[in-house]
Amino acid sequence: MSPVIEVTDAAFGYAGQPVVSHVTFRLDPGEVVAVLGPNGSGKSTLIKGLVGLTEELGGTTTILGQPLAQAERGLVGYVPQRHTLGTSVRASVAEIVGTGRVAFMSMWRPWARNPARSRQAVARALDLVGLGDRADADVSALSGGQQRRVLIARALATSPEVLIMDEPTAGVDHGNQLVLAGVLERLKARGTTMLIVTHELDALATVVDRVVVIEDGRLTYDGPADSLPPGGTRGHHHDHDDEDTGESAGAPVIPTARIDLGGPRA
Ligand SMILES: Nc1ncnc2c1ncn2[C@@H]1O[C@H](COP(=O)(O)OP(=O)(O)OP(=O)(O)O)[C@@H](O)[C@H]1O
Repeated sequence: MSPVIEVTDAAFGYAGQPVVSHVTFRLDPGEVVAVLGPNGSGKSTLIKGLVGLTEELGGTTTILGQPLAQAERGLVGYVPQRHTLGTSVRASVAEIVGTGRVAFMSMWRPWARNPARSRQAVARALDLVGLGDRADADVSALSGGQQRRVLIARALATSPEVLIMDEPTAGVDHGNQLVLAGVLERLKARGTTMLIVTHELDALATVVDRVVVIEDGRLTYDGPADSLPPGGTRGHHHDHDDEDTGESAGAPVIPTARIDLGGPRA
């Protein structure tokens, strides 16, 4: 099986200075891998490198066999760290999710400007995160946990090959963590490949197949969660900020390649 992401002896950092280096791992289709490690160890720097937000400073990284620097936009969906949309954004939920489709607005993809197809993709992405009935709501009226789900839908709106998330359950209360874990379970059941930075492995225990640990800029463990060495999950965030209703989902894992929103891509 060819990997979705293959990282070999890679280094990523800022202004020419590596923060993580000698990192080697692969992510196969349908796999869900958690990235653990202490605060400041370089987890965000690594995953932001995979979406081109930090500098690639060594080694080889490929996305579906394409060198990172040349990889097609839209292959990777990214949900940034600690982000909600706050109360100051005046936009509908569907409009925010639609911004995820900017990668398809290229002059080389005139067919992708098709507004009806975009609307369908946005609606399917919202259904996947359980917000299909909130498309027209003002995003500022949503709870923090719901806004997280909007951001996941935004990342899904291009039917990416892999979803990379930075602490999707941080800063939300236990009820919201369950809701978000349910969303991720549903995506996993559809065969979605995911790489998830988290300090809350317990909340995602039903979703995660494997963990990698980053400590002091190096990958120090790659294997099953139940064989983690002591201290492998150090680091934490504690900022609870909202509440939500519960929901969950579960189904057998069926590995597929591109995240299928159930309709034509792009
Ligand atoms: N924009 C930046 N420019 C320079 N250095 C940075 C930048 N962002 C982060 N760093 C540095 O990179 C190192 C690793 O930070 P990073 O955010 O990747 O860690 P992390 O493991 O994700 O931490 P946390 O769990 O707290 O989110 C830190 O020393 C940090 O100061």
